Amino acid sequence: RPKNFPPGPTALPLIGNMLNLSPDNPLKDMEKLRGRYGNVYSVYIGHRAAVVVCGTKALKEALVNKGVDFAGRPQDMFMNDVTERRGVVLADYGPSWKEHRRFALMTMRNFGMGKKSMEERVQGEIQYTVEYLGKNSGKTLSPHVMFHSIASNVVCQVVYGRRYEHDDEFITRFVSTIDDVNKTINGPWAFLYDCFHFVRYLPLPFTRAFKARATVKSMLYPIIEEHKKNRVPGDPQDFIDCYLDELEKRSNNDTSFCSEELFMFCLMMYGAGTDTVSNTLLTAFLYLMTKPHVQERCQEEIDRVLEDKDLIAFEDRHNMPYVQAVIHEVQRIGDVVPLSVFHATTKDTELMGYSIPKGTLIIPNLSSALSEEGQWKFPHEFNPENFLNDKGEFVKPPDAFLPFSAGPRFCLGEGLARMELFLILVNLLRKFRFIWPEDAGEPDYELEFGITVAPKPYNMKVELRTT
Ligand code: HEM
Repeated sequence: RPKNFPPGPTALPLIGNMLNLSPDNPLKDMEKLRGRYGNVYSVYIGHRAAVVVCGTKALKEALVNKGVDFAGRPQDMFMNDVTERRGVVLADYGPSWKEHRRFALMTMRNFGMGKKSMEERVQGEIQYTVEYLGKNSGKTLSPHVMFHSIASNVVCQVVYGRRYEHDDEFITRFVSTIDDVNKTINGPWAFLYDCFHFVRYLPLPFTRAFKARATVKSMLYPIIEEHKKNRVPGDPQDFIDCYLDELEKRSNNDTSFCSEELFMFCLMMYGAGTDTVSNTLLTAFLYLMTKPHVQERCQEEIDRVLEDKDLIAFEDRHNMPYVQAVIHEVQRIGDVVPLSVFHATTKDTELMGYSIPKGTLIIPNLSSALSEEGQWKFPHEFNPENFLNDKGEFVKPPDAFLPFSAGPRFCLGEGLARMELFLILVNLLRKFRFIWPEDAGEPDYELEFGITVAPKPYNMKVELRTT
């Protein structure tokens, strides 16, 4: 370890500390290492040193106070080769990332895409789910595909301007190809690829991910070409149109905007905005079903605030402190992106008294803040009181509430995700009662670890509410 580098367990040659971290669920091992070495420690992933940052104080110092120093992304890993170093999520801190992030934030905030606002698009999508649940009232179903489909369609509507039935051939192939890439990126072959440079030239199973990228390209490019043909300049209908308008505006300037970036942008928005939202919904309904008093209290509040109003608006959240608290608590306990997206230091810097050289891999352990003792009234149990005061009012979440991370890299889709979670939950709870099936046994709240974290598969029984 370099001088004054954060401490950590002894690393073995070639594999580093991989034996200290279980690939199935490294979070528990990381907690143990935190207990031993403190809130900032280092591990070796193969030959690469990584600094794990835990706890609200250290995370805030890294992500916010020294945000720019820690705003890079590693650039020499398998996932960078697969994504051709393009796309805002994995792009390094620099002009291309800045240009694209600024453009995306503006576009998402104003969303001047056609006549339909972002909220109308989300509402429109929810109606398909309401219809589906209505048809299945009285039955027991597996919600996994349903929630994935709603989250997927919201992104597809926003980015590509279209939606797909859940069994549509295009979207089924698209999703399974992306899954394939994700699994390879998260798997042992990617680890080998990252550890041993010579391996990169061998025809090993990681080549699947490069083939899958080519497949996804061949699927997305026709959509982009169609937009180029049919769009009305200055009257964008979706994110792709907005990008093409921008590309035209910048055509004489020195810019990083180009068709290749657009492709990766579309792909990454899909990747970042689908499983995150659908896994959060899965956690939400797991708790709502198995803690029926929480579901009933949400429904009472929803009925009281909306009375006979037809349409629910995102604005209504201000009058629903309990529902707001439940959604925040679901995000806290659901811990959907526990290790964030890995960062890298952009220059030699310091963190909590340790020296960290430029280019060091940084693992922000968001999970450690979401259940940190001293930060929450009930750090280890599901309890919406974590976000309510004595009067039952929703309180501003503490700094430890980091499901979307913080600082220059905070989640670009936070606004959209919040809107989706609120509108989906309120719409569905208003119309239906969700019941833990009698034959389902004891609920298992243990989360399954992956790039995003999810509850174990479960079924739900749905009944129409008669109020
Ligand atoms: C509950 C839902 C979501 C959660 C918990 C979540 C969480 C996160 C987290 C933890 C990061 C990493 C931030 C960092 O590196 O410090 C991130 C990045 C990102 N998210 Fe989300 N996200 C969600 C939904 C969405 C949605 C709906 C979209 C867009 C459609 C989106 C787009 C992005 C993008 C583009 C980035 C990369 C930002 C950058 O590197 O500058 N996310 N998200």
